[in-house]
Amino acid sequence: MLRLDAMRAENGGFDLAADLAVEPGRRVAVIGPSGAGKSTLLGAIAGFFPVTAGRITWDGRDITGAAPGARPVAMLFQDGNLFPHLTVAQNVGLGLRPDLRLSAQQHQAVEQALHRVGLNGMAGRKPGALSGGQQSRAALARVLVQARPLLLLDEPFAALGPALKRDMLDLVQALAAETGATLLMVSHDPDDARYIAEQVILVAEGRAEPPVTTATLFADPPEALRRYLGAPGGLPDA
Ligand SMILES: Nc1ncnc2c1ncn2[C@@H]1O[C@H](COP(=O)(O)OP(=O)(O)OP(=O)(O)O)[C@@H](O)[C@H]1O
Repeated sequence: MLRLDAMRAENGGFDLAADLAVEPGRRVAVIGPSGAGKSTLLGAIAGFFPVTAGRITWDGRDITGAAPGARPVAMLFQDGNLFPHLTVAQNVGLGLRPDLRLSAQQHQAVEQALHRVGLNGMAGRKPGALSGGQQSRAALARVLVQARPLLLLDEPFAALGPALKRDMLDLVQALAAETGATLLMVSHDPDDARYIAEQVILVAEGRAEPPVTTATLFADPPEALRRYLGAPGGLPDA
C-alpha cells in the first residue's frame, strides 16, 4: 500500500499537501486543474521533488528520503523520454541498466517486454522510425521491464488520437492486471478516468485529496471538480 502521511512536497516554491493512501493493485486517475500539482504529486512519490513534511511509505517501508532508483516506482512521461540515437531495444534496456551492459536474461526480458507491447521485429529501429503509437509502446515496454509494483503515468498518451489512446489504455490496464501493479495516472480527460480508473485522486489548489470511487465522484462532483470540468449545470454521464 502507498501512504502519504501528512506529506508536503515542494516544486520550485510551489507547495503540495497530501494525506492519503492507495490500496495495492488499484488503478487511480489523478485529475484536476492545470497547475494544481498533479505532476508534483507523482514527482514527489518518484523522488524527484523534496518532501518538506510528513512521509511517504510503501508497504510500511519509509521511502521519503530514498533515491529515485531505490523506490518501488516506474514512471512514464508524456513524451516517453526515448533517446533518438538508441535503438528501441536499447531504450527499453535502459530501464534495467543505465550502462546497457545487460545479461542474457535481461536481453530476454527486453525481448519479452517488446513482444508484450506488440513491437516484435522493431527492436533494432530508432525511435524516429516508429509511429507515435509505437513510440508510446516502446516507452511502456521500458516501464514494464523494470517490474516495479507502482506505476506512475504522467499524461502518457495525451499526444495520441482517441482510438490509439484507447488501445494504449487497454494495454496499460491489461499489464497492470497481469503484474498486480498499482497505477496512478495523470490525465486531463475525464473519459480516461472513467475508462481505466476505479478511483480518482482530485488535485486542486495545492492539495491532493484521498482517492474516491470514480463513479461516485462524477455523480456528485465537488466544487473544484465542477469548475475544472466546466459544466456547472450538467455533467456528462458517469
Ligand atoms: N520549476 C518550477 N519553478 C517554479 N514553479 C513551478 C515549477 N514547476 C512547477 N511549478 C509550479 O508548481 C505548480 C504545480 O505544477 P504541476 O506541474 O505539478 O501542476 P499540474 O497539475 O501537473 O499542471 P498541468 O496539468 O498543467 O501539467 C504550478 O502552479 C507551477 O506553476
